[in-house]
Amino acid sequence: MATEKKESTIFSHTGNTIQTADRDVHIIAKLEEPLVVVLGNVLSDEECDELIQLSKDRMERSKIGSAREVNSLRTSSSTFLPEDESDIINRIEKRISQIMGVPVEHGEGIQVLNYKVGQEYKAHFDFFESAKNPRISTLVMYLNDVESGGETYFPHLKLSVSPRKGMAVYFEYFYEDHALNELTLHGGAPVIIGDKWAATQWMHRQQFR
Ligand SMILES: O=C(O)CCC(=O)C(=O)O
Ligand SMILES: [Fe+2]
Repeated sequence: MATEKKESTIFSHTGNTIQTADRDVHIIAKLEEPLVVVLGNVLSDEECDELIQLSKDRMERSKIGSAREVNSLRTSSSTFLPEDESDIINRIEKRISQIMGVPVEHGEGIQVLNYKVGQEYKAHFDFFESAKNPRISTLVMYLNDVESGGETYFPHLKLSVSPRKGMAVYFEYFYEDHALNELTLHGGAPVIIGDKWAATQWMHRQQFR
């Protein structure tokens, strides 16, 4: 059901550019409600390469849900990058926090994801209904170009975002109107040719770490 009046959003940037401490991030496209924003220039090529380098020997089959189980819903591999391990992670976490408008400490930390041909993350919600300190928003950053497939898709919104190195998609699900949150159902489509590297930050309402 569409609301009469637009609900307020966490992401409050207007215009075409977000000036973070060390980088101008570009607002490329926006869906207003629920808010979904495609962002450019989030990471440099070197930062993307470095995040892949830091992760590649630590990748494990991805888990899902609050019980963190292996499930056919999610066939990628992934790893959480430990904070404070390197300057680059701290720098990127700070930038992400400015983009998302939420303090660094509310984030779970950067999770790097790798999908090989045929691997996917089927349509899901990023929030858990029962959580005391729920997730409120997500930023998925793309660390490489994928030759074919690997889009982040939102079936209810009939929207898909193709991965492009250094770009990202942002969305939030902290609306009073629950129906808006449920419109953020999304997935990572199977990779058809090549492989896909991405990095996700999930933010929580309150401090998480
Ligand atoms: O890989 C993608 O495009 C989506 C990833 C995702 O939904 C997540 O990490 O929660
Ligand atoms: Fe997700």
